[in-house]
Amino acid sequence: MTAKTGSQAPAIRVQGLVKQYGAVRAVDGIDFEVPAGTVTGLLGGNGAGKTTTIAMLLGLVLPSLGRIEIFGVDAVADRYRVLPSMNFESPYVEMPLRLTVRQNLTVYGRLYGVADLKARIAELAGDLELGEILDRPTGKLSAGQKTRVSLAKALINAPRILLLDEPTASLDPDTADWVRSHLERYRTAKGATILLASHNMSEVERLCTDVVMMKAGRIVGRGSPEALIRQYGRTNMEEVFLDMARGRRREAAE
Ligand SMILES: Nc1ncnc2c1ncn2[C@@H]1O[C@H](COP(=O)(O)OP(=O)(O)OP(=O)(O)O)[C@@H](O)[C@H]1O
Repeated sequence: MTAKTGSQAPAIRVQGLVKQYGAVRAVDGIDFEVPAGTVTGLLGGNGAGKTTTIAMLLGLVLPSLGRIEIFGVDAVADRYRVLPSMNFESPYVEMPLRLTVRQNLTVYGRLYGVADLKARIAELAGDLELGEILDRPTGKLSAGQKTRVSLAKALINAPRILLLDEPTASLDPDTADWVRSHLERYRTAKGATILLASHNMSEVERLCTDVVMMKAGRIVGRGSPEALIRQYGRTNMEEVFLDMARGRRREAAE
């Protein structure tokens, strides 16, 4: 077998991926690819296996079976080779609350070995409007401010692959829109690849070129939002999601 590596390979390739927790098969043999420079949505109801999949991609959870490649490199065997090119954001993962924003960004920047960290933090503070909160404790910020800080943390190493777990959950529509615009700008400017777990279907329609739908640990649908909407004979992804979640599968229109 001739595995593609480097720029020819997909940013993410998952083959036969399984995660078993005791009697629970959280991820049940999934295969998908995310082409470099695209945004893929990872959708599914609560407990579908999205977070477990992202945790395996990040090397936080070991797969029970299967293979993960990041730009053609075996991410399980060669974790420390692939992790510097990745980062992650989720509102459900708190940073140390007593540290100031600057201290947190410094800690994460050192973990990633970011060169000229002061300049990188200043650049992110400008981009993400963090100037006034850089020296405040992270635990004293509003949800919107915390989101901007966790985006800064996620971008500290200028990742080629960004994994996002519900990045706009609990944000007001204006702040959520700001976050989406920032993600789009980052992707366009850097050619970055984004895998986005989201329950917000208008967000998915706006950002995603492709969608992977999961249910009970398996992939039950995949394609561009437009293709899935057409295939299901629906007018938007919200309706497609409900059809898939409730098992109302339509055959593709021939
Ligand atoms: N550490 C764990 N130990 C045991 N079971 C787990 C563990 N983590 C997840 N699970 C189970 O695996 C399944 C998938 O969970 P996961 O968190 O990946 O789903 P999800 O799609 O991210 O859901 P949500 O949208 O609610 O965040 C669930 O049944 C969950 O209870």
